Amino acid sequence: MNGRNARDVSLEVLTRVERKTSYSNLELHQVLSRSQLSPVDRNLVTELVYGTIQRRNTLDWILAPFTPRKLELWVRQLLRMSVYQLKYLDKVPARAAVHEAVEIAKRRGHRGVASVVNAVLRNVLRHPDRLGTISETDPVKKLSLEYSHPEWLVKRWLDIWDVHTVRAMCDTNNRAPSHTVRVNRLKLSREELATQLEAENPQVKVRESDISAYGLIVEKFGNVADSVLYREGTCTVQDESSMLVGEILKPAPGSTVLDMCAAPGGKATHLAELMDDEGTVDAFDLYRHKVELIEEQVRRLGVRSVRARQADARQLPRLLSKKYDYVLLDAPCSGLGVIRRKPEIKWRRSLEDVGGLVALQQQLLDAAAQLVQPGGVFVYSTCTLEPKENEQQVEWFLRRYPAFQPDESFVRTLPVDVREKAWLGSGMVRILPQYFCSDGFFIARFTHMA
Ligand SMILES: C[S@@+](CC[C@H](N)C(=O)[O-])C[C@H]1O[C@@H](n2cnc3c(N)ncnc32)[C@H](O)[C@@H]1O
Repeated sequence: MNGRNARDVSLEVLTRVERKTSYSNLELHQVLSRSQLSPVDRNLVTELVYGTIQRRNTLDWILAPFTPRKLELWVRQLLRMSVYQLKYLDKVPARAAVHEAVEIAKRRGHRGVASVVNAVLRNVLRHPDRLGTISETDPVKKLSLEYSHPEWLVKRWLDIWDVHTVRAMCDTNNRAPSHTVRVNRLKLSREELATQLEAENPQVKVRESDISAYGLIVEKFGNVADSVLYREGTCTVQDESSMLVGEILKPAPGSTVLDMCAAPGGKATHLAELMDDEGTVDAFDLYRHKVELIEEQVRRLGVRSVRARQADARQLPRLLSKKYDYVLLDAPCSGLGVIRRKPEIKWRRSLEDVGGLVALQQQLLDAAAQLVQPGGVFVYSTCTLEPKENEQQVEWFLRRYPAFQPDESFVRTLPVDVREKAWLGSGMVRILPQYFCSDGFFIARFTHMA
């Protein structure tokens, strides 16, 4: 298949993500898995989809003076995708990008639409100042347009961090995420997995993670989840920062563990592996279809200690007649640490959402406090960077539940790189995406004083 088909497929994914407010990674996977595109075209589709979503406000800013206000959704997406190529992709000649866009418009619409697309894109090309440096002088607007993040988010981050930190964070959020896997240490060692991954594909380059003793960064493999090694349960696709959550909870073999919000099971299965699959991990999630995802991972990895069940975790103190040695609350959150993987998050979230999530997290924290055994351990984690969902929740929890103390014992077990680069508070660690080019994560560990 040629480049033109890759652009048709990209437009289909972009339109679906926008229309259904679904996640780009899921739509992309679904569309690519039933397409016949070559590896080169698949890479182009991935680049166009992520790039167009990532750069949305900057692309709209470039297009604004030349675009009619009312446009069908697919036409707007086509214009954004084309301007993305004009501004960000050196390898695509401008003429080709415009020509392809007009051809797609002819195939999908009628002559009128094609001539609008043609006129808008030619106008953009006639104004290279619009495609070049952003001329805004207001610092928030400038950062927002240069690094394609919403103004409210840039403003919020500038309230918390200095401008260099915010710029580095926004820049990292626009980079392609690395492919990382966690070894299933019940089946093989990290070194053995690295050797086998390289043997399955001679082009592949494997590096050990600086964050987690179980992580490997895999380059040039394509989709690891399509490999034989993955199907055989030797590894799990998981971000490096996320692996740290299990390592910080570190349940002892034979203990009882509760994972309150567990789907799709990345951390629940890690906990089982860390316990040598001895003991129990009760893994709950609110949604039935998500519980099935946990069950799928449990089967694939061959772990026996995880029991996946459906429940609203806020009701668990009423539903369960027991307490646990270890409890994990990997809470639903605003996800502002995983913008690299899900770029649409930054356009869909607002400060108001954060308020709603804080209330839900507090209800879940209330439940967690009742489920930890005296002397037990509790870990609270999120993949967001918002203090209201992180440090301020920890303060709230400690004020409300004096039986819990921040537990710093894990700090000395962290890899040196993490200790040096990450922010460490009392019993807390926060990783910003730019430190290791990994997901942004917040993890806090508490002990219940017996
Ligand atoms: C951050 S994700 C968990 C990721 C998971 N720990 C992993 O590592 O694979 C949060 C999960 O919380 C679930 N959730 C949201 N509200 C919940 C509730 N009230 N009770 C239980 N689960 C809930 C969501 O369905 C989602 O799967």
